[in-house]
Amino acid sequence: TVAARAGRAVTLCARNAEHAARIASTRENPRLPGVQVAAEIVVTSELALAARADMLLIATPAQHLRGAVNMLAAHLTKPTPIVACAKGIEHGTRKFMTDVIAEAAPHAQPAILSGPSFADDVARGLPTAVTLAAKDEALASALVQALGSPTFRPYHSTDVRGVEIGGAAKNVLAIAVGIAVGRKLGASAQAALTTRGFAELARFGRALGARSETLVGLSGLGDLILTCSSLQSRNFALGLALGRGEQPPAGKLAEGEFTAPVLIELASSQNIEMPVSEAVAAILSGRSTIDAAISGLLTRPFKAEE
Ligand SMILES: NC(=O)C1=CN([C@@H]2O[C@H](COP(=O)(O)OP(=O)(O)OC[C@H]3O[C@@H](n4cnc5c(N)ncnc54)[C@H](OP(=O)(O)O)[C@@H]3O)[C@@H](O)[C@H]2O)C=CC1
Ligand SMILES: O=C(CO)COP(=O)(O)O
Repeated sequence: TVAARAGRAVTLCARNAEHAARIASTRENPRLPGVQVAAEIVVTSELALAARADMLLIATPAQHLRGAVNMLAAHLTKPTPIVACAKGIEHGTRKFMTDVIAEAAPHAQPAILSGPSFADDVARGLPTAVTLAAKDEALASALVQALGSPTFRPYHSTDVRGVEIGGAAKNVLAIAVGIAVGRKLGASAQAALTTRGFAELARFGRALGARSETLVGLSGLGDLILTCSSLQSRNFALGLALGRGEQPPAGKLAEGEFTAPVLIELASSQNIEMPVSEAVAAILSGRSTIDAAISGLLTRPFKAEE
């Protein structure tokens, strides 16, 4: 929808032929109810048709990106830019999204799009700004020109890793903040936890070579603020339900649940302290109760702020 609004000729590809046929006839995707899929958008389930595009945006969950790109790679006939829209880190390999694309489609040009952008807001034409990163600045800039419009303002960057880290880590931290809100710890705790969450996101990012401007930018701090403060966020909503002792919302993808264990594996392999993310992983895996995790965080030794 964003690309069509920017004047591009768009093909929307769904993996399931029946879903594609339904979207083509109703002009509505059941995953985004109430949003009209513009008449000029071609809807298909044929990857070969989609693969002819000059630019590909892949919006599967992070853990399914490799499978989707593997299937797509067989149909690519040129070094097409492939933009990851997923936010996460692959289990097992501990790879970030553009590394997964580079492995699965070695002749493609990987890029990453991330930032504060609830799909529902964006599809309805509400304004936001995001970051689009590729190793090659000219490519990142060309992709921004292709996708940007007055309501969707991408900024280009070459800090691919920084953008990937912000998007992956903020989901885990939003679960933590949701838990705190669900436990009624108060608005001050919400702000304090979001800020200490950012401190560990930035620590992790710097250790992995991300630039500070990226970490405090749209795809880092920007998306963290959005996700840690909005009921619209599925990650925040998951944490909120856990904090309240309720069943988490069914059938909603909360990427932080999948990112938490691999994020802390990566962090501990590099000796990076991420106590909030560790607490989330421990709660989700059943290694800690919520109350023990909160008490563990609040009784850590006092130290200098950094
Ligand atoms: N929703 C949002 O506001 C935002 C989401 N993101 C990120 O985008 C990614 C996707 O999220 P979202 O769209 O919300 O998730 P949804 O669960 O709503 O949709 C996932 C889509 O991926 C498809 N899919 C799942 N597995 C595969 C597979 N193996 N091969 C091909 N297609 C597959 C699903 O197809 P089917 O319908 O057939 O199941 C569905 O169309 C996540 O990483 C998320 O963090 C980023 C910014 C905002
Ligand atoms: O990434 C998002 C907004 O930028 C969407 O957040 P949730 O996946 O938590 O809903």
